[in-house]
Amino acid sequence: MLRPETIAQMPKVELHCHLDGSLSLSCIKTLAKNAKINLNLTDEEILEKAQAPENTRNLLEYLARFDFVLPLLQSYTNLELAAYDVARQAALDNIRYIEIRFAPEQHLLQNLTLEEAVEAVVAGLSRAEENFDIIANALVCGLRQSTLEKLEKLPPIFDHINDSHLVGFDLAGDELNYPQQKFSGLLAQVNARNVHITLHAGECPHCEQNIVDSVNMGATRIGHGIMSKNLPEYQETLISEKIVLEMAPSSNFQTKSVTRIEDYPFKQLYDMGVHVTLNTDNRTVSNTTLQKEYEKISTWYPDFGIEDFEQINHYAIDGAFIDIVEKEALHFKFTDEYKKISD
Ligand SMILES: O=c1[nH]cnc2c1ncn2[C@H]1C[C@H](O)[C@@H](CO)O1
Ligand SMILES: [Zn+2]
Repeated sequence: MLRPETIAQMPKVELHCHLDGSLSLSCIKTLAKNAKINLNLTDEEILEKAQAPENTRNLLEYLARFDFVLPLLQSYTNLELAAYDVARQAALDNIRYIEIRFAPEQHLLQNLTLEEAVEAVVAGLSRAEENFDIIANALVCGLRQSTLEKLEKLPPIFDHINDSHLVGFDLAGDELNYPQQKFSGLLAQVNARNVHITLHAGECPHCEQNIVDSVNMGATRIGHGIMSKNLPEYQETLISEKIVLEMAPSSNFQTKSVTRIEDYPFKQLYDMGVHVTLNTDNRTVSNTTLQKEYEKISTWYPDFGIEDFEQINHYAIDGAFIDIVEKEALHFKFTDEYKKISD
C-alpha cells in the first residue's frame, strides 16, 4: 500500500469531473452572494445538501443532489468562477490535465444562451491555466432525460464556438430510464462534426448493453462502464479498441453500481489490459478528491504500485481529447516525474 505522501507527489490526469458536482464550499458561498440568494445555512448544512450520503440508494437519488447548486450557476460570472474553482481544486490535487464537463442546458434559467454558458466555462478554465500548472478543457453534456428537441441544439455549439478548450461531447443523467439507443440520431450529428465522444454507460445494474451501443455510436471513452464486468465476451473489444473506462470508485459505490469491493471490477479489468482510469466524477457530491480515490485503490489493492498508477495515467493521456503533440508532451512529462518518484 502506498503512503498518501507518495500518492500526493504523483502527477495525475482526470478525464471525468462534473463542474456542477465539484464546487468548493467557499465557491458555493461566493456564487450564492453573487446570485443574491440567501442560503441561510451553516457550512455544515450547505455540505449536507450538496453531498450524497453513503446510504444513497441509486443513481437517481445521487443525481437529485445537483438540484441544490444549479440555481447558483445561472450567470456568466458565476459559471466562469465555478470553472476556475474546479480547475484550481484539480491543480491542488496535482492534476496536470483535466476535462471538466457540464450540461449547458441547465444554465439558461436567467438570460444566458447555450453558447454563452460554454464561453463562460471556457473563460474560467483559461484563467485557471494562467494561474496554475494545469491544462483544463471542457466537455458539453447532454442530459438523457431531456427532450430530443433540446438535445439537438447541442451539436451546433461545436460549429459556433471556436475555442481549443471545447474538446468533446458526453451524455449524462438518467441511464436507468433512457437507454443509449434513443440517442443514435443525436450522436450521428456529433460524429458528423468530428467531435470526440465519451458517454456515461454501464453505470447501473443491467445497463451493460449501453456500453456496447456507446462504442458502436462512436464513443472512444465510457463514463464508468462498471457493468463491463458482465460482458466477458466484449472485454476483448474494449482492449483491442483501446476504449478508456473512466471509473470513479466513491461515486460508483454511492450510486450502487456495486456494493462490495470484491465486485468492483477495476483491478480485474486492469489486469486483463482494459484501459481503466481513475476519476472523481463529482468532488462535492461524492465528498472526494482524486488523491482520496487513489488512496482508496491503494488500500483495496495493496499490490497496485506506483508503476500501475503511472500506467493508468498513460491510458488517460492516450484517451484525452487533445492532439498527438500534446499527448506526447504529457507522456514525456509523466514518465519523467514517475521515474523520479520511484527512484
Ligand atoms: O455519475 C453520473 N452519472 C450520470 N449523470 C451524472 C453523473 N454525475 C453527474 N451527472 C449529471 C448531473 C449533472 O447535473 C450533469 C452535468 O454535469 O451530469
Ligand atoms: Zn459522471
